[in-house]
Amino acid sequence: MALVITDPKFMEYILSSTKIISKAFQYDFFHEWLGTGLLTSTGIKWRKRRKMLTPSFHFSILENFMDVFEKVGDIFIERLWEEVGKPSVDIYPLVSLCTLDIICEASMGISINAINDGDSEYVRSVKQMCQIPVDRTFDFTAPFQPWIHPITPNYFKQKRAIKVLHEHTDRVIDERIKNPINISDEDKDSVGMKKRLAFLDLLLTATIDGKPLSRMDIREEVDTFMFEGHDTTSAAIAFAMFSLAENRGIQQKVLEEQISIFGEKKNRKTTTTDLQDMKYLELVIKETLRLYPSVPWVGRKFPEDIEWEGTLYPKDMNLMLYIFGTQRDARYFPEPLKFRPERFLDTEIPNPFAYVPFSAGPRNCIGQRFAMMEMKSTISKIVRNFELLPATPKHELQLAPEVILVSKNGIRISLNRRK
Ligand code: HEM
Repeated sequence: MALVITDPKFMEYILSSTKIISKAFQYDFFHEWLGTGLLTSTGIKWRKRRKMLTPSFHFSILENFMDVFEKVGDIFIERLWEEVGKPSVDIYPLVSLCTLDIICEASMGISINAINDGDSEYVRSVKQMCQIPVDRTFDFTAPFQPWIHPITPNYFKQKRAIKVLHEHTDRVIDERIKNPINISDEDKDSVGMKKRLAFLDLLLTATIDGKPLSRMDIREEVDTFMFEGHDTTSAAIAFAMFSLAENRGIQQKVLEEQISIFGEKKNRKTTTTDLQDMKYLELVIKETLRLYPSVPWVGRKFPEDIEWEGTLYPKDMNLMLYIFGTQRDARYFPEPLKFRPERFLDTEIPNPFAYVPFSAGPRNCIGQRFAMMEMKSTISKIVRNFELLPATPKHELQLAPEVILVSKNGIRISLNRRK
């Protein structure tokens, strides 16, 4: 049982609180894979980890990932050429492999080449571990899962997937410990290329209370980035592509902005200044995350009895803050189902907590800047190379607010080569 909350004032009270930081029971289903990394931990452990990880998301560090966005983005564009001219393409699985490649390289510093090898054991295991906890959360047996799970086929599938994932992360960590990267620009590999900095390198040098992190601590955080930093951005990019295909006038404005930035050299390398100049694209991404928030709800638990506006709520009550519902409420967003990026310019949102795609307060998304850079970089490349058109026959999304917002029948569009 959970209390579903859509009132922005109540959301503000909960999200701003430094006491209501424990997650709802649904997050427990991710513990076997993620342990108690930043997303799933609470109390002192979470506070110390958050403090330790915050500098890793500083702009000066994120700049290092521009090369990753560029390299993987180019491979993705090559892959998309194969889809040109088809009347209907489900872009979600393709985008998802692209964002998996990006987060893997950013967090571990290695390439798994998911775009061209989407059926590898590692990629399959990530996909399974993003799905099995969701199946468990939404199964009517959810409260009894600790007892029922061990006798279901999912238990054995999950055990195998987790073994693959943990062994993979451990191998990469061991390799990096043996061959550390000096976090200086001078560090070159054997062929003289600049070595790529990864979040893992920062974790290897980080300390908490003066002590370095254990291998297990590091694995928890790397795996958390792999989970939280992959399906979230892929959903957003795929829904943005769908929205641009369905709203050609808006797509034209995005294209004009891209032309004003890149001119004739439409495939030149993107810089951080270019990303900052993509103001209209940023509005498009904001509007995409309003209508299609990648994380449609977040769960919390009351740490003690709480009284709010005359009602007493008991300790340990599970809360579901329903971002999807609030962001589609006409009281805060007139004509809520209309895709209108300009609303972020001219509408005063009555309560900022009515728009919280990255959550808010102390447990907001630590990766939001990284995500914004990745989304801008990728969508910019797509729009410069392809005209996005509605699928034939017309595609009606079947949205389902699972742990990540999904469309049950895919996200279908059609692609044309842009001259
Ligand atoms: C469009 C992309 C993204 C969206 C919409 C998004 C959204 C969110 C939301 C709503 C939360 C709060 C979850 C909760 O309270 O249960 C969250 C937390 C988190 N996100 Fe993101 N996220 C995105 C991308 C990323 C990326 C790329 C990373 C990593 C590189 C990341 C890492 C995290 C982590 C580690 C947390 C837990 C923070 C904490 O509890 O202190 N996210 N995200």
